[in-house]
Amino acid sequence: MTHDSAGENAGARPFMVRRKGWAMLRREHGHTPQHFPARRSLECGVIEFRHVSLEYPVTRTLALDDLNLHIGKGEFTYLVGHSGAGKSSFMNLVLKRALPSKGEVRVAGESLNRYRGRRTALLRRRMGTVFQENLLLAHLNAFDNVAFALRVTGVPQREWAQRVTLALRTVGLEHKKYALPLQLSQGEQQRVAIARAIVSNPPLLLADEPTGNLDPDNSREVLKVLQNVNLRGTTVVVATHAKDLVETYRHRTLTLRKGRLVRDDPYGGYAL
Ligand SMILES: Nc1ncnc2c1ncn2[C@@H]1O[C@H](COP(=O)(O)OP(=O)(O)OP(=O)(O)O)[C@@H](O)[C@H]1O
Repeated sequence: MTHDSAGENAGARPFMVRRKGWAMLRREHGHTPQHFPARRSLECGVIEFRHVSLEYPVTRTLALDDLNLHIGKGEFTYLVGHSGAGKSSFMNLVLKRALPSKGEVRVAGESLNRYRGRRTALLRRRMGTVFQENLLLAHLNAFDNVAFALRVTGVPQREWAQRVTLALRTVGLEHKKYALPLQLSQGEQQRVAIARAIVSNPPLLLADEPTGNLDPDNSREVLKVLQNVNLRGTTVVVATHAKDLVETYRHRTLTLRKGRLVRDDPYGGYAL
């Protein structure tokens, strides 16, 4: 569940709305499970850290220190903390780009220790990711940038146009589908990157500093888009330094300090 007890989004997400959102998405996307082998297991969208520590081997930096937390299906969660607190390390563990030195990371109820090779690749494909640098392909327009992400997911080509259009509509950029990245503002580019991340309907979206390069107006737009994605049923985790956003659009907020979880505030708030 989400925790919108304050701020602009207060009380805006009753359970039925989210249920309806999923049903609607399934209909519109014509989802068939065989295209997404890892979907069923990820659908509960849960992240669980059990006594997780991460020490980077060469420098012996303890980036995360005995982290215990649980993020439930459909939650919108911020991860905040000073530079070097461990936010990106957290994301890397969930994506299995790094391995814990101690403890266990579980996604959708299953330990990532059990994921190997192809399964790990499938798991990553089922997670949408958005980073500060959106890395759109400069020679492709917005539509093709989003469609490009479908190539690796096994979605039949005949479904691409419908899915891409829906993803661009979700981020409010259907009318800019023929624009090249350079013809879009930074904020619009980031929204295309979000469309790319959600086009295959991920149950879980990880956003690491998604507003890091954006001015306040564009940052708010991007945050609203992420909230809309969450409304449609996707579990969203946003690592951010954007104090004003965290305080305006309130959601559960996890605060890291030197790799330790020092606050877990269900009603949000930015207090480092
Ligand atoms: N690949 C790496 N090798 C060694 N140390 C690393 C590596 N990546 C990160 N660190 C260190 O781990 C700690 C946590 O870094 P991390 O990038 O997770 O922090 P962060 O909260 O995301 O910081 P920022 O807000 O600046 O992005 C820092 O001390 C950092 O220097």
